Parts: sequence; structure tokens; C-alpha cells
Amino acid sequence: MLHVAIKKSFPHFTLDVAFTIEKGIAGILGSSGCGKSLTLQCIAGLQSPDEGLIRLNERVFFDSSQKINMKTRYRKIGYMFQNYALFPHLTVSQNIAFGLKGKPREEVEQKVATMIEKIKLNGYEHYYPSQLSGGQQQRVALARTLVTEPDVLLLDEPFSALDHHTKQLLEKEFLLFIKENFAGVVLLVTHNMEEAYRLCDQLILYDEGKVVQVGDKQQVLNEPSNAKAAKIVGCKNVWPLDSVAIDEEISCYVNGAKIMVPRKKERAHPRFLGIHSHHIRFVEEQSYNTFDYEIVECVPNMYAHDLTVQTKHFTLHVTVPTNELHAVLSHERKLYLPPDRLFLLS
Ligand SMILES: Nc1ncnc2c1ncn2[C@@H]1O[C@H](COP(=O)(O)OP(=O)(O)OP(=O)(O)O)[C@@H](O)[C@H]1O
Repeated sequence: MLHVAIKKSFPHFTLDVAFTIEKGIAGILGSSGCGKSLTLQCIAGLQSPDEGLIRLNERVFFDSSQKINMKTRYRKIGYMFQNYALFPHLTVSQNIAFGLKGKPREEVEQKVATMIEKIKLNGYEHYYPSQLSGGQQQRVALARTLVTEPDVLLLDEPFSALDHHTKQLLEKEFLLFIKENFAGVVLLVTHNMEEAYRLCDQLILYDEGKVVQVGDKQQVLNEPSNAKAAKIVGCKNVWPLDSVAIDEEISCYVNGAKIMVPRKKERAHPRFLGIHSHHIRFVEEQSYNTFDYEIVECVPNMYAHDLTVQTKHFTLHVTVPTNELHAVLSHERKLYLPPDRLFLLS
């Protein structure tokens, strides 16, 4: 279990975050400059918080109240940087062996050989980083990190330097590799929601140095708790509420339109109503939560179209599978907001 509750202030930025990760891969997700890397640096001991506590299971890395600030080398942390930070003048083997300095030669050789086998780079032992592809460099960086047998793994945007195709291949490989070779907590920083969703079990959403939501990834994606969290997970439809009436169901009023939300979605002091663009439907029958619409813009993507749609009361962003586009464009249907897909936001 990794517990982090820290504050650190700079003249133009304050980090003030708290979260606990029991196990598995947790993703810190947020826009540029929100404090993701700074958090990893504080956990690794590369920066010291002004105050707070960082604890991994029973080991206290940092505790301002007890004046504990454990040196980086005793924290047993595997830290993989954005650009891998491989040493250009060292070979694959030497890069992997780097963290094992001071260990007996035989042990180092055996551990490096095992790692090279695992990352399937046999034959590349004497190559330099510049002679490797981005994907191969990433595997070396991961091997170098894991060979030291860390207790916690910190990964700062591990896929950002790769092209889309390599990234997809490596993500799968990475997940399998981590699951087979590492049992500790993994903290992965990214600003890509889809990557976070594919790789992580839990998500920690950051906004301007603060945690806005922590939870199971499915729950965070489908039930963001506030408007900031909704924006971070990529929700494009967030409307301010005029008013809310709670009865057997919840009647939400948005610019004069009445939208029904199931009672189980009730939240204290709701201020906004949201729905993901891919959850909006077009149906043949008129019922509650259906609206007439005009299409304002239609942007084609590979397998779907992104529409901007105007109803009498509000504007929506809707993702429509290409095979359904014809019916939507010909206005044979009504726009429908499925109640189970709506969420109230504070
Ligand atoms: N040593 C420092 N001195 C002053 N400000 C700092 C220092 N380290 C970090 N910051 C500030 O802290 C803020 C958060 O930086 P951080 O690198 O954690 O952002 P990030 O969320 O990782 O962004 P990105 O996704 O762009 O990498 C920034 O405003 C940065 O300028």
C-alpha cells in the first residue's frame, strides 16, 4: 500500500494532494503542469515536500512531523522517466546493470541475462541506445528499472515518445510484463485518458495541484464526481443545472429542458449534468429525454463521426458510429439521453 499526503509550494504553484493505492496500477491523470511529475519526484525523494507523509506499507519515506526524509537510494523505487534517460555511452547490458553497482559480478551478469531474455533483446546486448528503436529503448528502460527489484514502480509517461502503432503493441506487452514480473504498486503518470484506461486499475485525477477524484477506473470514467473530473476524463457534455426536483426520479432542468435521471444517481448539491458523447443515442420513438435536433457540425473519424448537435435548449457533442450516420443525418430519429448514462456533478 502506498499512502501519499503531501504539500509543496513554489512561487507560482502549490501541490496539495492525498491518495492511497492498495495495489495494482494506478494512473495519475491531468493536464500539463498540474503536478503529476512533481508527485513522483517527491515519492522518489528527488524533491522534498514542505510537509506531509509518504509511506509504502510499513516503510515511512517522508514524515514532516517526525522529521523523516529517507534518502532516495534506500526507498527501493523504480523510476522510469519520460524519455527513458538511458545512458547513450553504455550498451544495453551496461544500462541494465547500472542499478546493480556494487553487487558481485556473477550476480549482475546473471540478473542482466535474465532481464534481456525477458525483454526479448537477446543478440542486442552490445548495442547502444541510438542503435535501438523507440520500443526497444523503452523495454531496456523498464528492464533497468525492474532489475533492482524495486518495491514501487513510478512511470512518467512511459509511452509518450512512441508512435501510435508501437505504443499499442508495447502497451499490451508492458501490461503482461508487469503482471508477470512485478507485484508491487505501480504509479503511472499520463495525460492521455485512453492510455490510462487501458493500463490502469485505478485513476487519480489531478487539477491544478489538487486531487479531484480517486477511484476504480470504471467508476471514475462513468461516474465522475464533479465538473473538473468530468473534463479530465474527456466528457464533452457538461451543462449547468437551472434546478433539480427529486421525487421517484430526479427531474433536472437545463436551459428550460426537463431531463430525467434515475434516483440512484442522486448526489448532494448537484450543479451540473453530464453525459459522454458516445453514450448519446438516436431513437425512433418519442419519449422522455428525447429531443428534436439540428446538426451544426460533422467531423469524420475513422470508425465514427463527431457531431455537434443543437436542440431547442442546449448544444451537445455526440459520437455516432459511421453505420448509423445516415439515419441521424436524415433526421429519421430523435436524440435520446439514456437516463442510466447521465451523471450529476457537484
Ligand atoms: N523545482 C521547481 N521550481 C519551481 N517550480 C517547479 C519546480 N518543479 C516543479 N515546478 C512547478 O510545478 C508545476 C507542476 O509541474 P509538473 O512537472 O509536476 O507538471 P506535470 O503535471 O507533470 O506536467 P506535464 O504533463 O507537462 O509533464 C509546474 O508549474 C512547475 O513549473
